[in-house]
Amino acid sequence: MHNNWIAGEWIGSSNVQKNLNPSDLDDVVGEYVRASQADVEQAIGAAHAAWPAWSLSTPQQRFDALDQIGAEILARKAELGELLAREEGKTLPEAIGEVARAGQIFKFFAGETLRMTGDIQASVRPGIQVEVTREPMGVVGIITPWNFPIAIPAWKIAPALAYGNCVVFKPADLVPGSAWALAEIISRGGLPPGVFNLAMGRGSVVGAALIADPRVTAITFTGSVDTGRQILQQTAALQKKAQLELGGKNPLVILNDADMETALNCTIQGAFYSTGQRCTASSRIIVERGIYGQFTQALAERTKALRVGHALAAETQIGPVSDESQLQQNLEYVGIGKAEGARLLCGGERLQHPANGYYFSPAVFADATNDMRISREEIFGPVASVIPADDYEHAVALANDTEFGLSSGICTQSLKHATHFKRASQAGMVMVNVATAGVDYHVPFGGRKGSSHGPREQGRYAQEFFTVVKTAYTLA
Ligand SMILES: NC(=O)C1=CN([C@@H]2O[C@H](COP(=O)(O)OP(=O)(O)OC[C@H]3O[C@@H](n4cnc5c(N)ncnc54)[C@H](OP(=O)(O)O)[C@@H]3O)[C@@H](O)[C@H]2O)C=CC1
Ligand SMILES: O=C(O)CCC(=O)C(=O)O
Repeated sequence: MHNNWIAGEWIGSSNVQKNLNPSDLDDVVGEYVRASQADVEQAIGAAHAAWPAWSLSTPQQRFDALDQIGAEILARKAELGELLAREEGKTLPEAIGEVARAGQIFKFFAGETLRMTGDIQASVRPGIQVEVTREPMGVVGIITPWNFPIAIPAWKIAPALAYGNCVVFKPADLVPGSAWALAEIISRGGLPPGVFNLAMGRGSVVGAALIADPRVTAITFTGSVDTGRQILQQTAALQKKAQLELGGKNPLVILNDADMETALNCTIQGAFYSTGQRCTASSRIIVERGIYGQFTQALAERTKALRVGHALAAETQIGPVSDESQLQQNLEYVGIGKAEGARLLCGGERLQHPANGYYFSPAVFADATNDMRISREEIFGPVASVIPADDYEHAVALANDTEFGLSSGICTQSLKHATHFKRASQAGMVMVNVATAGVDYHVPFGGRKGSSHGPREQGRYAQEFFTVVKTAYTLA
């Protein structure tokens, strides 16, 4: 049994869920408790009580804890990667890569504890000195999704602790295994009791309690647009700081002069790897007409050749879908795309497999238009719409014509167009001849328009959310 970590102790519950492997539903990854309302209140109380002392901890104390946590994650990346692949369904190399990223994130934010700076400015009044510094905020509620079960928790927990906050962490109910393993490592990191708490359980119970409790100063959330918007309304009413990372409908523009191999690799990698279950996935492939026929044919051939299978099998390139509801969502959108008149070139079907899992063949829709639902709504699966564009200007207009703005990409050999696109794209992250998904861990992550709310995550820009600014005046 895997319990919650609250106030420096492992706390059990009779409410237990079985964590199932989406590659093979007969494989039970483990049993994990679900926190009650009272458990969450205890976790928040412990974090609130621990904060005054923790907010005054030295950078060295925080460095040592985060560095040790990062080192252990990195040392155990193969074992933790296997656990992640079993519970979430991404392939083993992808899962090990995600675990390594989590370890590197803890190491990065260990370093950030030593790099905190402030400003000293002259006052406009004589004899006064002005200092501008950053301070921790208090108790941070962290609510995470299922698609990156260790990296997303890492990039929220590590900066929260690095900048002197206390944490109550609520992972996605679908994937508690990696979250529990991370919490177990953190529990041995030398943090005082209450500084870090794990409250596994349902969003409707644990998430809702974190949002409502006045002792929680800030909420950082990654997940669906609907839940995110609901959280934004609730936190706004309570004047809580909120950071939201939501959906994407990310465009990849392919111009006539693109290197075909690069364009195909970026498309396959961005649209289908990690089973398309990434908010940065390329779901709109906008192709200039001069190469449209050649590109779509080659894309269909490459897509059909992708090996869909058990996440732990060495030959697998595309793992299963995360659960039944996500699989049904993918199938529903395939039906919508067909009904809207897009041409299904391949895939889009539930696959039979010797293991009892959620297997789905990656789908390519050609001749899609940008106003179809399959081109406007986040499907969150391996389904790509290919949309023809008349020229570069038309492609940019299509790319920006979306309610989202997380990542975008262009494949071209033209420096002029690449340079223009980097400026013209209304997205938080822009890629040139690089897939829209799969980002570095030490630079800002986040989007524009409906994709994000609040300051950026990751890199040193993370301090904007996890700290509060103080201005002090001293008469010299
Ligand atoms: N942008 C992204 O990275 C992601 C986007 N999605 C999108 O969302 C769709 C649905 O996925 P789903 O997992 O249901 O996403 P949700 O937004 O429902 O879940 C994300 C997290 O929020 C929690 N949560 C749910 N409801 C509340 C609430 N009322 N208050 C506080 N916390 C809450 C969830 O808990 P619980 O686990 O108990 O539901 C989970 O931890 C996907 O198909 C995809 O389109 C999903 C994952 C990531
Ligand atoms: O593409 C990536 O590296 C990150 C994607 C991500 O954060 C997400 O899908 O939630």
